[in-house]
Amino acid sequence: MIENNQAVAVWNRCLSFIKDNVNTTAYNTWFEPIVPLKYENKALTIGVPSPFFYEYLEEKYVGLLRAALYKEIGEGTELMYSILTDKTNHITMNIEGTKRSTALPQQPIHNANKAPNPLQAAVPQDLDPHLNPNYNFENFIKGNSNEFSRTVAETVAQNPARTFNPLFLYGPSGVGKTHLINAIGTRIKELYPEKRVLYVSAHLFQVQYTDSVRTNHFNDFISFYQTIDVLIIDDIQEFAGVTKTQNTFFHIFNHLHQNGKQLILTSDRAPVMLQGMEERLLTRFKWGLVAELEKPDIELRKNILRNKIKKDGLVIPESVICYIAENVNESVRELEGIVNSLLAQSILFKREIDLELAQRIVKKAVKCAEVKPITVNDIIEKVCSHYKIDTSAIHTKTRKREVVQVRQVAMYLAKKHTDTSSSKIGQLIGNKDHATVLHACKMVKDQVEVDKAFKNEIEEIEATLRTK
Ligand SMILES: Nc1ncnc2c1ncn2[C@@H]1O[C@H](COP(=O)(O)OP(=O)(O)OP(=O)(O)O)[C@@H](O)[C@H]1O
Repeated sequence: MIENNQAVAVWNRCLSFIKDNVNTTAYNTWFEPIVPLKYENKALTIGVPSPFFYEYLEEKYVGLLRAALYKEIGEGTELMYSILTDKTNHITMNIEGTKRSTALPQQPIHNANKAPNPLQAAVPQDLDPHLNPNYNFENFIKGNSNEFSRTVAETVAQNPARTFNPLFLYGPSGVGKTHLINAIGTRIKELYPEKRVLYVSAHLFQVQYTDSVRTNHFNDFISFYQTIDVLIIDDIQEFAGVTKTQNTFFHIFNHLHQNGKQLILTSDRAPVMLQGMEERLLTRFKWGLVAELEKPDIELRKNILRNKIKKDGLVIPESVICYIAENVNESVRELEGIVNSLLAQSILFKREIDLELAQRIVKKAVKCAEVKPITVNDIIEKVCSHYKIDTSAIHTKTRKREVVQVRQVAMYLAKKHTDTSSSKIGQLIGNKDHATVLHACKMVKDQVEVDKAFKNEIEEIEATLRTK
């Protein structure tokens, strides 16, 4: 949601009033993080970082908030809350909030459409799964790069907790992981309406956990998550390095798994590449099925473009579609961005979408990427040069220790610094299979964790990767 200027203006006035009435610590903790989102029909919507935050404000500061609103905006102004799931983009999880801060303080805050609030361990039918209905199987376009993942996703949706549990989907940014897991959740709700399905980002889970500890509601937090039938956690890599959140998730995972509940997780990398994650969790991630979503190939890119163009009611010649598909190959999100720009340009300048316009837009969008990508070949070159062996050696079948290690380091770095799939990396480095690549990554990662000199060596190579 875009911040609306009026909301910012009225909220700033309220803030001045609030500042005069609370101490600095309380102000910095509870009021500064609030984001004014919308002001219309005498209702101000503010974004707060978590359900706990909302609860706390309502419990401790409802009087002060009401006084500020009434004084600075007008009698009867309503306050609505929205839980922000993504702080930078102000994507809201739920628009509707309680109206307790208005003249109706006694109004119950249980609300079918409210963000999940572990504090209120809701009765089953109360739970909003927080799924995005726009992400479903029907509009998820199939291609070689996602066919396997899509098939297993449908299988899990058909029979939750009976086939692949957990289902661990991984792949680079913008290839459809969030889309697919929402599709699973939505299908499960259609087939099994009684099931308690919950989609939550790893970031939000962590915020909720931290708040629960701080406000002495940890037991409620755990009990809430233990009531879920299908728990979907997006971007699990965000748990890296946060041991306490990992511990808590570990217990929730075990409880759900032992009780026949489905877990669905996504990450931007394979379990073997997740640094800073406890081994016992990594082992569990691999219990069910680990499936990779690769970058879309050209056919899929064309199909996605055709589909989006049709949906947006645009007319774009096939030659333009081919040009975009050939030149924009990082992610589906990027493709969508190009079509949006074309749409905007054609509306603003009332012009037809032709190859020349497409070229201009694509060049601008792809330019920034030009400096970025490191290729598997760059890595092979740098690693071989570091260990002073000829690049051809790592493509031979030799099992000499030093060559094997160079190969493993190159595979590890390729997995870490490129979005190339494991099987492709295997092909490019010694013509090995996907399992060999994953094994190599694990060997190197384990050694990095215990061998300081080796870690330094890897970092030295990494430092050279961006230099030509
Ligand atoms: N196969 C597909 N068919 C249709 N749309 C797709 C497909 N794959 C991705 N998209 C669309 O591309 C956009 C990005 O996808 P999504 O957010 O699911 O990516 P992601 O892999 O979760 O990325 P990130 O890791 O950055 O969160 C979404 O709008 C999604 O609907």
